[in-house]
Amino acid sequence: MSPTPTSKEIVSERIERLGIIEEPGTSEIVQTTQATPPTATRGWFQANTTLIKVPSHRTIEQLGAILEKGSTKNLSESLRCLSNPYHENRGREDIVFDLFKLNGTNEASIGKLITVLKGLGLRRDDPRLKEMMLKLRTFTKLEEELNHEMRDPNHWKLPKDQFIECISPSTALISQALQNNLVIPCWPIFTEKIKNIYLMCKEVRDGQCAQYIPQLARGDPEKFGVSICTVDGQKASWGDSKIPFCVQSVSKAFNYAIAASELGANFVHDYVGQEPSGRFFNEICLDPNGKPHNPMVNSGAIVVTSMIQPKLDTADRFEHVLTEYRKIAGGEYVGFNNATFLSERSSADRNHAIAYFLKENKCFPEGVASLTETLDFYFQLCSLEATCETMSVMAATLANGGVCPMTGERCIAPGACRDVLSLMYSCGMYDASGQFSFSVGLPAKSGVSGIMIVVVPNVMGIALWSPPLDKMGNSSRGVAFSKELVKQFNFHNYDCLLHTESTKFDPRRRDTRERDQCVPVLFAARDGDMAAIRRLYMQGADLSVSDYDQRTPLHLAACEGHLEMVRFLVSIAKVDATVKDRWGLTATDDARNFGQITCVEFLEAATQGQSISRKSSSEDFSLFDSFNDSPVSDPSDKARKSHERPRFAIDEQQCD
Ligand SMILES: NC(=O)CC[C@H](N)C(=O)O
Repeated sequence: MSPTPTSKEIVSERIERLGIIEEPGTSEIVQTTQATPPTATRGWFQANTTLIKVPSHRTIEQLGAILEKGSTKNLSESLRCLSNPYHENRGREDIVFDLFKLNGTNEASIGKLITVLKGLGLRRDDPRLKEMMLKLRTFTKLEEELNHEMRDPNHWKLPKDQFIECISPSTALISQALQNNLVIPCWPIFTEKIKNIYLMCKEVRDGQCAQYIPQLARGDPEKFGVSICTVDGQKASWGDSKIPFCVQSVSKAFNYAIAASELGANFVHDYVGQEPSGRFFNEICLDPNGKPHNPMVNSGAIVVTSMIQPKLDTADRFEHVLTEYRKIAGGEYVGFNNATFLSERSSADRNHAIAYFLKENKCFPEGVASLTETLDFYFQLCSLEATCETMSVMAATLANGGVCPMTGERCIAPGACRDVLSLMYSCGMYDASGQFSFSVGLPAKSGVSGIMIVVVPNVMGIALWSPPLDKMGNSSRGVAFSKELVKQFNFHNYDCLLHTESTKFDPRRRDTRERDQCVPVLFAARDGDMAAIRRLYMQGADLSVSDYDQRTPLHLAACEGHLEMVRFLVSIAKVDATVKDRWGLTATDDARNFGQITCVEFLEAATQGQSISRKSSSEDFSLFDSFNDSPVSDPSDKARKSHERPRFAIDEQQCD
């Protein structure tokens, strides 16, 4: 067994490793060329109410390439300012204008801005960019009449005042996108992988179109469309993503969400269970309590449908649900296929039998008079028409906790959203639900038209449409796509386990994880908890992070007088001792203000330009070694040893 590495070896390994930093937003590791560990130049800044990450080197390179900006230095500075605007009286609009400014002019290329946004997944028809596009059209129309070349977006350039007027309604989104701070930062890499999965699954030939509804029996088995929409509104599509189809049983999920939002889940579940049925979706059966097993099978869905706005007449009930669907879809196409409605209604003996069985067992709420009306309403909702583009936004609204990512509108109540995802997870794929949740591990809902939606909570919604169904009534290509998706990406519900050996690609933005590390680092520094700070350091945590007041671990350790911690942060973790908080104070200022003399002396020495070179870091190694021996004496240690924390009092000199 190899001997336990000495602290010197650990640190040297750590320092060597520090030469390798994980580029946030990609799973690729980028070897830096720095001889010494990265300094604390990529701190955290607070803008508005969220911590915004300073763009990674990868982002700057990507954006620099798109912008054809030679020097990425000022690009980096511009992007950093974007996360901390109004710093030098330059608003975000000014910074964006500078990023796209045409050299030697007072104009900027808004065409290039649109191109960059598209490369990050934000389309021109994004409702959040609508005002910008309308203003742009106004401005360019004038130009267009002058010369036809203005038809090409890449020629769309505007003077500063018009550029700023154009982008100001969407500056927050543009700023977030340019900082690569959307939920899937490396959009091109991610969508390339999705396209390859699409092409792979297009070759799947299993299954047959549904035969019991004549209109569906005529479906084209070759059709296959895929659309994705993230919770930040990033969108991409492949194949037959714009061809309309009937939503069929996918409507069960949204009808339940609407009913539970309007009536409360408790009321709904007084009449419908929450258990998988283990039967085919249109079996005539009830659970042991005499209720339909769940809202995702026909019996449960017919009862749920009967609960939606029962006091309205049929036209207004339909209109109400259509409006709700269109809200959830962020304005994407939702129509109605009358031919399918008539075709289904004329071949619905099984559903009529289910309805009479439900009535016989008193499964409907009070006041449900007409079974015909109820069934017609159910068939109408099954015959609502949509495309993959539509369904991906509806699925993304579920992924986003009930708020539509394209409009920011709250469409489904939070509790109802949680409940519908739970039921999709356990019952959404009919009698294949257990196998699907085992192998894919994501909430999903299928329909006999070949539509299937898959929800990756807090990340995205996916719509898959291909008419051939497997023997469980689910789209064969849709199921194959879902299995391959979670084979490549760590989206499975339990891929998030700590200490997993998964080597899957994680396309998500990193900041939540780094932000989670920020808090323990700050508390460890404040408490002088050397064991914790060492552990975090060896786990790769960035000890130069700062909170929303730009307070760093060094500030906190200096205030508390934890000399050992201060020395570790400066000498080993190489944090920048000159970083100022929002009030312009450095750690040295804090130590002085709180009378931590030993810390003042050390920090003055450290920040008087005494370079902490690698040679002296061997002294640091000894310093680090000393961390393992008796720690350097630290006045606050006495207080800590006596289990009494050193009190903070500006008016009381605590340090002798
Ligand atoms: N699984 C499905 O999509 C079934 C829906 C269809 N309208 C029916 O009631 O049978």
